[in-house]
Amino acid sequence: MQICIGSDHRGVHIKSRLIQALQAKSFEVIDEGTHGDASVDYPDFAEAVARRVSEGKADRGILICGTGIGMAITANKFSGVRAAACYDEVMVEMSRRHNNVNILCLPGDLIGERSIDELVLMWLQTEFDGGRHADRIEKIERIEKRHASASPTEVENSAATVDHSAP
Ligand SMILES: O=C(CO)[C@H](O)[C@H](O)[C@H](O)COP(=O)(O)O
Repeated sequence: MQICIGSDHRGVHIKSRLIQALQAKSFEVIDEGTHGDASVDYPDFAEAVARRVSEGKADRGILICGTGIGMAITANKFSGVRAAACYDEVMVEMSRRHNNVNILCLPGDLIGERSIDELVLMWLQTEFDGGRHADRIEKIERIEKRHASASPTEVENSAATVDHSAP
């Protein structure tokens, strides 16, 4: 499994440690930066990681900033990306089992380095449940396609015609 990882300045030290921990477990890791303590903008690093995952150039992505929120907002702009900010074991487990999350966004300010290592390994080792959850993700993908190039009017009209009872 190839993992692409990025952070802003608030997650750079955790990223360094996490890369070492993942490589020690034989994961292939691509480091998209940042690489120093200088203040940077999280959208730039979320874009680099999300583009790789969206284009199939990495199997999973990990993004670390102060809260994980802005990284998730940015990463979810990319087709095929399902990014979530997760803060504890329950969120990490369910992000994989029910949402098939492929980019994990972590709060460098809110949880310690050791906890993040454990959360990331849990995330990497938890399978997607599929079934009804796959049906729901297919709905998300259909919404994504409908909204990809539609004009606001077209979007409004398409929403009005969608049969929500359809599987
Ligand atoms: O809120 C954030 C985006 O999700 C992150 O916590 C950023 O790391 C934070 O906004 C950076 O703030 P700073 O005051 O420029 O360090």
